[in-house]
Amino acid sequence: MSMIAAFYNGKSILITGATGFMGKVLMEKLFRTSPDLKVIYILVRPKAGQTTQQRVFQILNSKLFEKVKEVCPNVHEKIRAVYADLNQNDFAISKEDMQELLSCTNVVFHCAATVRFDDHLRHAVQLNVTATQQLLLMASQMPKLEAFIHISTAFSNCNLTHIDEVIYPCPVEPKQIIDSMEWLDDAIIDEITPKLIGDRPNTYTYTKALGEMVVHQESGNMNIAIIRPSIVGATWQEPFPGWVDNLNGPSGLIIAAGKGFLRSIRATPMAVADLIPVDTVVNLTLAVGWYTAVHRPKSTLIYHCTSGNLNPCNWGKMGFQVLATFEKVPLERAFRRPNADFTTNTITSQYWNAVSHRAPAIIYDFYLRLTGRKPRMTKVMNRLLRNVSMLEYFVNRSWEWSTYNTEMLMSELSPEDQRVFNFDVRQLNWLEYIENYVLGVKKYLLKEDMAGIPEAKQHLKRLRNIHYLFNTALFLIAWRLLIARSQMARNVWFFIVSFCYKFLSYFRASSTLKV
Ligand SMILES: CCCCCCCCCCCCCCCCCCCCCCCCCC(=O)SCCNC(=O)CCNC(=O)[C@H](O)C(C)(C)COP(=O)(O)OP(=O)(O)OC[C@H]1O[C@@H](n2cnc3c(N)ncnc32)[C@H](O)[C@@H]1OP(=O)(O)O
Ligand SMILES: NC(=O)C1=CN([C@@H]2O[C@H](COP(=O)(O)OP(=O)(O)OC[C@H]3O[C@@H](n4cnc5c(N)ncnc54)[C@H](OP(=O)(O)O)[C@@H]3O)[C@@H](O)[C@H]2O)C=CC1
Repeated sequence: MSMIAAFYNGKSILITGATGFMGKVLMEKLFRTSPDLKVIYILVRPKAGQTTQQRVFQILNSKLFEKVKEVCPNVHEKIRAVYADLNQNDFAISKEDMQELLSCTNVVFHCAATVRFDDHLRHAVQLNVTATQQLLLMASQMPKLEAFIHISTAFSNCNLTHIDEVIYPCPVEPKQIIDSMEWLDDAIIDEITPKLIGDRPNTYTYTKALGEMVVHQESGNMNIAIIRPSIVGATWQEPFPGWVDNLNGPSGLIIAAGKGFLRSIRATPMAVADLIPVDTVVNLTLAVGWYTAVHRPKSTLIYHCTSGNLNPCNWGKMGFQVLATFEKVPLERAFRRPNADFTTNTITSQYWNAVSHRAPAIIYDFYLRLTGRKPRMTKVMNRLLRNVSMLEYFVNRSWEWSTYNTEMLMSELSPEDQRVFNFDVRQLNWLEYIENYVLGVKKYLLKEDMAGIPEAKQHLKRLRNIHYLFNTALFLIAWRLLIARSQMARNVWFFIVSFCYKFLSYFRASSTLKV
């Protein structure tokens, strides 16, 4: 029997961010491997017109939870959705709910965060720093607490190139930042944001670093661990390969490339693509929860959940495999044929943005206008280019993360636990993983039917013909204009025509002779 699975049986577990990408996979694995756990409390807010209960119902009835229902038929009874908003004081949790959480919780997994790169500093601080502080305060009042696991990011110190499993101090104390957010107005915050984030690229990585410092400072005598995953991608194996349900990280770009919107990206093909499957992150997280509770390390341990130093893949290989998969399994109703490329130079990147992104969008909008429809492609393209520009920082650099703690933990697991909670990325076959990722994007994210593949291929053929026709027409128009203006072009044209004429006459004469 797996020791980790046995540990969670009978436990009351609190998860924040359970409605997010990682949180859902974490819950799924917990229910599947430890069906006798007592209860999972999840802090949920109503969203998009859905109550907290409706949101939970939707998650439990999704494809991701199909296997869980076989192993744990009473899963609905074991999940307790607690109304909470992490942006508010005491998370707006009712007194009764708070009492129950404080008195019953054994293990806390803190996954909630704002992962938007362009979030306003005030909001990013509120969620990634202040809420973490409040949750720690809550945790410190839990008499039965055995472990508190905080999910951070491997990029919290992306201003460094070699990153160890330690906490790096920030120049300004988190408490000072939290305090200042209370009285500074938005305009001043906007002004000081670049100075505060320094050589980090965005408010996300900065506030995640502050969050880690808060965890370090407020740990008291709790058993705490921090996990730093790199770029979290679709599932590798569990509950099935390729599951993904949001556009973050590479997923949005994979779609943009598959639909033919994205034709070029400023990226370094040889830079390490430090992707990590979400099920690998979850397996490590559960193993860390067990280890922290049972072995009670003296200090807060940090675990890097990265792939680069154990099994590196680069963006070139990844991009190539993404496009190769779209050859076999195209997306439906593509705008253009998937044919993206990497550029490393800013000027060529701007050139391709003008020629391959903006120009086709303008032409398409012109066509929409002509046919009496509302133009929209320029807007879509501008948004895409803005999003791509925010990701560029991460695809033009490589980082080295040390993984001593993660490897130490691996060696502490029994063979059974190493199998059930596998987080050894050395076993990952990248080409197979990326192919499944692309298929997963098509099936689970875009909800496209595999039966539509022949039609999608037919559509791509039509797009290819339109492309050839368009290029030929463009060439003829350009040539015609050139002939009208340049004597040299006229001479070349005369030479070509007379050459063709002579060749045809010769051909006709020789065939007549044979007869
Ligand atoms: C040799 C051959 C070569 C071939 C070459 C081939 C090449 C081709 C192959 C291509 C692949 C290979 C290259 C891959 C490179 C990958 C790089 C990845 C680096 C990632 C690094 C991450 C490192 C850090 C890791 C971490 O630690 S953090 C986790 C990662 N964090 C992020 O990844 C957030 C980023 N994003 C944002 O920060 C915001 O997205 C923002 C960007 C501000 C936009 O913001 P905005 O423009 O406002 O657009 P949205 O609000 O996003 O929404 C717009 C609409 O989509 C909707 N929608 C937004 N979201 C979601 C969601 N979830 N789920 C569902 N829907 C959503 C929303 O409803 C709205 O719909 P609508 O309302 O319009 O109807
Ligand atoms: N995805 C990635 O590539 C990586 C993620 N990480 C870290 O992993 C963790 C999980 O990320 P991921 O699952 O991808 O992120 P998601 O954006 O998918 O999920 C974020 C979760 O936080 C919740 N949340 C946000 N704001 C609030 C709020 N005010 N009150 C209550 N809940 C809130 C969201 O709830 P709701 O559904 O209501 O919005 C959601 O459940 C984060 O800490 C992130 O920093 C680290 C490295 C990479």
